[in-house]
Amino acid sequence: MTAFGNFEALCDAIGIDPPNRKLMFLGAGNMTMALVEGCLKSGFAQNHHIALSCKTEATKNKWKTLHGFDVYLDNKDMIAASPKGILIFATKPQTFSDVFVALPCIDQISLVISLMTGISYNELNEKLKLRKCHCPIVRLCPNTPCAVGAGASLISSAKDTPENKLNIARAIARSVGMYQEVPENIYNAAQAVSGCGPAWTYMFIESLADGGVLSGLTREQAMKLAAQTVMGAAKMVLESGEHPGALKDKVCSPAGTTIQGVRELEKQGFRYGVMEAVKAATNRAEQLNSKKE
Ligand SMILES: NC(=O)C1=CN([C@@H]2O[C@H](COP(=O)(O)OP(=O)(O)OC[C@H]3O[C@@H](n4cnc5c(N)ncnc54)[C@H](OP(=O)(O)O)[C@@H]3O)[C@@H](O)[C@H]2O)C=CC1
Ligand SMILES: O=C(O)[C@@H]1CCC=N1
Repeated sequence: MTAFGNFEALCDAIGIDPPNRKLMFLGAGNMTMALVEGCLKSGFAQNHHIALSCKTEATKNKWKTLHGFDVYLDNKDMIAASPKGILIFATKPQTFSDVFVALPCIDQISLVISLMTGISYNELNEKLKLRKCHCPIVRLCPNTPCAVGAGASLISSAKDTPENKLNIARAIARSVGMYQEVPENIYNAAQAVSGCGPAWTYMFIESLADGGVLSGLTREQAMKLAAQTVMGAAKMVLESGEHPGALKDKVCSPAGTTIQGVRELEKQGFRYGVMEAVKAATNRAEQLNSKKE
């Protein structure tokens, strides 16, 4: 449940009738799984609110077995079952052209949400108009920690998006963590930080644990210590209001152990490496809008 209410309440507010109260995920991969798990765990939506489409029988069977959702191998069938529902584009951006070509007329859809990295609002708007879609389009970039209610999502929308429809995207994002609304000109950079960031953070956790194993800890000990340490440090940044540099200084004793590690990380280009990763991901998102490979 969120400050915006649950999915039923939001559908009431915009007049979506019960048979159309569906979050239709066009694409049922990693991000859909994280978002759906988070929405169900938080109580924002229930199983019967979810419909999914995918390409392979294997994915279809996985979802059927896990949750018993309505799963479709043809996007047209999913949309035909709830033509006034919420359509969520959740395939890879590289597949958008193929998806679009086979997309039926979607003139009754209440709201389009796109998770696709790099596909701009204008590109979506132009393409979807060709399918007679004139409803609001919202870009939403969740991240995989949404699965455990600790997501950091981004929302970007046109200025004239009606509040009651935008609230559906806000409520989804809020039900699975926190979100920021950002203008589209910084969306790619922001998605690099929060959308891609979990992957690099997992790499850091793994490396921290590897270091522990190198020095004699068991893998299990090292992994738990590393993950809890990253979570604790993140909580300190969010809750103390202190700059991460000041928090770092409180760990570094004069002539102590930590500062030796800081020196080594700087020698290895740690900060530069992370900054370049954000820049590379941002550039790639920009490329994906025009290039489909
Ligand atoms: N993963 C992440 O952390 C994040 C991802 N995103 C964005 O979310 C989107 C999805 O990413 P992710 O979940 O990782 O991707 P995945 O590759 O895990 O999932 C893609 C899904 O799309 C399905 N699919 C492929 N073609 C079609 C089609 N024509 N019709 C219907 N479904 C189709 C696939 O089906 P099948 O399984 O049967 O092959 C699969 O279920 C991307 O646009 C990405 O940019 C945004 C933020 C974070
Ligand atoms: O790697 C990707 O393109 C997607 C988008 C953000 C995270 N994963």
